[in-house]
Amino acid sequence: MIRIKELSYRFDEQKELSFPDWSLTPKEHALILGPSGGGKTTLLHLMSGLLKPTTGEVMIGDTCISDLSNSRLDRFRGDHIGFVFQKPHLIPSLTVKANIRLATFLGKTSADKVADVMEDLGIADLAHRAPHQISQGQAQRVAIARAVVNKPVVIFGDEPTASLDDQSCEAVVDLLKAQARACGASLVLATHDYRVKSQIKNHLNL
Ligand SMILES: Nc1ncnc2c1ncn2[C@@H]1O[C@H](COP(=O)(O)OP(=O)(O)OP(=O)(O)O)[C@@H](O)[C@H]1O
Repeated sequence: MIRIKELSYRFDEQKELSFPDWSLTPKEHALILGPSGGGKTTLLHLMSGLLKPTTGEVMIGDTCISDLSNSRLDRFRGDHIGFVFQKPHLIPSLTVKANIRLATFLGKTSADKVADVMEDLGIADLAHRAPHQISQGQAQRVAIARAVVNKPVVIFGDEPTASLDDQSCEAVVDLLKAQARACGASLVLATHDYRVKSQIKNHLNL
């Protein structure tokens, strides 16, 4: 379960964003929609603990993450939250497998789960390649593997399909949905990609 209440974030004296109260039940999937600059990324960063709210609270299950100290928040994020960014942000000097294994050091998952996740995502044969030796769509699969390897309770995606062609776009959303189902996780994607709207019906409009 995710619940946000009276949430706002102030960047500076000129810029403050407020968000509507909203909640999502466990295992539910939703899109955050809105115009460019509407606050989609900021909201995802607040809900995933990457930003601390100026006012209000974010509940993930029974935990109010807005109240956690930085070190407890880091641990909570490692164990409970997966995040897929618009660009995969893989570490160029590490292999595909090592990039995914790195995420297991932040959570409770054993590093031997990496091979299973790679198998599930159809990237097992890329294990020993460097990030520059794989395609954009394959790199986004690696980023999804990294986000789900610790079996999070919520998976967030910020424009995860923006740089993909139609076929890869549909495949990536299907993969995210399947991985969310496999983890028993909620899935929240911020997007202005009209192609995704037909794949997830529950929308929060900013
Ligand atoms: N560091 C910052 N300082 C001041 N204003 C900021 C900062 N970062 C973002 N903003 C402003 O906050 C608003 C929301 O930005 P945000 O990136 O959350 O929007 P978005 O809906 O994700 O946009 P897009 O779809 O273009 O990615 C925008 O008006 C942006 O200019």
